[in-house]
Amino acid sequence: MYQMKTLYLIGFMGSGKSTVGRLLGKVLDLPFMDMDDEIVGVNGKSINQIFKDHGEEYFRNLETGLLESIPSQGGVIATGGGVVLREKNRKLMKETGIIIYLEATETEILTRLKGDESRPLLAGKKEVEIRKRLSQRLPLYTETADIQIKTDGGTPEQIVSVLIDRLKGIEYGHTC
Ligand SMILES: Nc1ncnc2c1ncn2[C@@H]1O[C@H](COP(=O)(O)OP(=O)(O)O)[C@@H](O)[C@H]1O
Ligand SMILES: O=C(O)C1=C[C@@H](OP(=O)(O)O)[C@@H](O)[C@H](O)C1
Ligand SMILES: [Mg+2]
Repeated sequence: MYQMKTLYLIGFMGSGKSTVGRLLGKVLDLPFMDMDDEIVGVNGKSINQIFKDHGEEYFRNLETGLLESIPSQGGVIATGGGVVLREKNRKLMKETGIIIYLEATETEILTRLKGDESRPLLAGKKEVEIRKRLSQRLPLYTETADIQIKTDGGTPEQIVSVLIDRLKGIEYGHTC
């Protein structure tokens, strides 16, 4: 049987994982899942409310549980920006799919997320939180990625088109 690998989108909050992932799924005609949306749906609470009621560790456990339950059947997954923090998550993604890192600069992230209060980890002073967490996570994004794509100045459609070209250079289907 010929099976497609799962395509995981990783990157910082605001890098466009949810937007680009949904479009990529549509263009490639593959099933799409946004991990945050799935967690919100299953738990009946917003991400903000989950963090408020139970804390970050609890959310991270939900995230890992969900990642473990995703069948490796070749869909597009938009992860949350913190998924790379756990080694277990990085390993799970590496074993089951192709990891696509959507890069965005600090300035671009700030512009995109200005006025957006849906991300609890940016609830403080946004510039400061973005800078701090981005510098902590950058090495994890780059070391985990199979493909890295710059997104500043590109529309989601342009990014999907570049991405599909890059995927052509990679064997992302396999026989099993
Ligand atoms: N390539 C892009 N150019 C401009 N704005 C974008 C781009 N990709 C996403 N956005 C916008 O940035 C915000 C965050 O996008 P989102 O897909 O939720 O990112 P993530 O899932 O990585 O946090 C949304 O308002 C979205 O419309
Ligand atoms: O970077 C993070 O730690 C988080 C990113 C969010 O997803 P997006 O990257 O889609 O915003 C969401 O999972 C949660 O707020 C935590
Ligand atoms: Mg998202």
